[in-house]
Amino acid sequence: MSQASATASTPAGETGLSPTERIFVALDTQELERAGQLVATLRGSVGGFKVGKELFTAQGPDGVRAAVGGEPLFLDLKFHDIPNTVAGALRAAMHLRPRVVNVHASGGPAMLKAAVEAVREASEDLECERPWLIAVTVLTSLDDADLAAVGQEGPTESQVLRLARLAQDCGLDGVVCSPREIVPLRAACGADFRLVVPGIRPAWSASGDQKRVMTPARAIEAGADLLVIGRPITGAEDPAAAARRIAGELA
Ligand SMILES: O=C(O)c1cc(=O)[nH]c(=O)n1[C@@H]1O[C@H](COP(=O)(O)O)[C@@H](O)[C@H]1O
Repeated sequence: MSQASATASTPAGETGLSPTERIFVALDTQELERAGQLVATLRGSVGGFKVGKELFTAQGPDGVRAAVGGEPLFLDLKFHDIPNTVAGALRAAMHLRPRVVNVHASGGPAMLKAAVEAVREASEDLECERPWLIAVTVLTSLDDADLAAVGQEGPTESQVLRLARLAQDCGLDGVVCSPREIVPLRAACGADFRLVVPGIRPAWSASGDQKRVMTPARAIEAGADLLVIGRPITGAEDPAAAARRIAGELA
């Protein structure tokens, strides 16, 4: 596994989060019991939990509540649809009181603006803190050849920057990006633009299907606001020990 070198040209904005609190563990399982066990084991040693399509589709909003309890939640449903539908889905998602929600930047400006408005209105109506609304740029499982295959103009980094600028112009708080793009994104979008970063692989873990990866320490050093980490923790024989090892590397 190769690791890109990274030197931040613009520092990350102030999130008030310690390095360990920046770790969100991906609960990629259909099983409520397994998700609940991971939360019970890891609570306190990481910043929060990410629930994606797998657990949400299998267990629904009540299952998410049961698994995650009051822990900080990144609801990763990556909405991508017409503006009216995405706005409605986000208003519904807000009932789970997520700290972070996401949509695909490639949904376009009208969809992104509708998403911003829906999250703002729902936060006011529900009298809860507004979550970070972030946009997925180019999935970390894709490389230049994959972009070409779907007719998107590469290289990957240019497409990520194009979509990040669009998201920022439409009022979103930040993007999901691969660790390889942290430095150029900080330079292009500034210190306060939130960078939520999957594709994190400690030197001792396998890349799997992730193509654009970096170690947790290097990603934090480069300026990531949140690290999304799944299999290096959840696939470990002892997930709590793996989380502690990563925290040690960040300290
Ligand atoms: O939005 C995401 O969280 C996401 C975006 C992306 O470009 N790549 C990506 O891997 N993810 C998510 O991040 C998590 C990464 O998990 P691991 O590869 O197991 O660490 C998965 O839950 C993915 O759905």
